[in-house]
Amino acid sequence: MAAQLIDGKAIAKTLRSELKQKVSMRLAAGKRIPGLAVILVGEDPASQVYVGSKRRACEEIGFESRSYDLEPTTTESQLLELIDQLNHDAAIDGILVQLPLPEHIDESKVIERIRPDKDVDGFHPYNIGRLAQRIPVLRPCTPMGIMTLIESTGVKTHGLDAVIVGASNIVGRPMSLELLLAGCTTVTCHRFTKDLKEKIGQADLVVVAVGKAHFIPGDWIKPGAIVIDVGINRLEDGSLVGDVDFDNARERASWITPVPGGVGPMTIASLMQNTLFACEQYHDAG
Ligand SMILES: Nc1nc2c(c(=O)[nH]1)N[C@@H](CN(C=O)c1ccc(C(=O)N[C@@H](CCC(=O)O)C(=O)O)cc1)CN2
Repeated sequence: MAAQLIDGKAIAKTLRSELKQKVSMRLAAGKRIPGLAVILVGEDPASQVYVGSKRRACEEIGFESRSYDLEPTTTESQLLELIDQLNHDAAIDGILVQLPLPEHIDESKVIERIRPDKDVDGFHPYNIGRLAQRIPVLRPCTPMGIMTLIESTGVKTHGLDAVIVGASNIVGRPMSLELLLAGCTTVTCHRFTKDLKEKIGQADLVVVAVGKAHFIPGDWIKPGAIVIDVGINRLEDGSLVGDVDFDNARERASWITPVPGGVGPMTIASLMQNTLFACEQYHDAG
């Protein structure tokens, strides 16, 4: 039997409407509107699309959205100066710097400059450290969204064998920490991993984030596994596909995320959840 689809688009929509409701209740109680600053450096077309979606989500929910579209030639110190200003701005609960940054800017330096209580991307070493120590606060958005998707299936994660393919700072590494926290036995695979097919064939849960179209053949998937596809790859005909051969994987899996409409929309919904969290947990008290 074909796998059931995990409809990230629909789940993200529900989350956004719950957030909208919470913002209305804050307003009715005379509280401040949460504020998110979204910074884009340069003109990468995919980043422009993602930043546009984040700003639209803010408007829909009722957050204050501050947009900073900076020239590709912006220097590292100019960007750090903007972050310093926003760190001190009482109307701003979250600061998001869209990645990747142009090569002349040191990504780690920029992430570490954002105050941890405004780091709604959850990338600051403080927030990653909290997750690693099982006391998460602001969590990286894509892995957080994936955990919400897995929860929506009703499948209990304790004791599952999970394989994560890709070891990036944004997805693979924090994903391993999330799944470990959820009681899975985790294996994180990367470019030097041997016997990938064998490892995937033993996994009850597979998360793939490598950015290569159809990198994982469907017949590698263990029958009944949950498959989470983080990849977004545009083919020559303009269509979007994931990192997993969806049609064949669907014949073996129990649950699977589509691309588009799976993980992507959840990244944005989780960012919105983090912004409200930062406002309520860190900044409401003043
Ligand atoms: N500062 C950050 N930079 C980046 C992050 C991040 O979490 N924080 N993640 C990715 C990109 N990303 C969010 O920024 C992102 C990717 C994809 C989607 C999405 O909704 N995708 C749609 C398809 C959209 C399309 O047509 O291209 C889908 O999958 O349905 C949202 C956000 C790297 N940078």
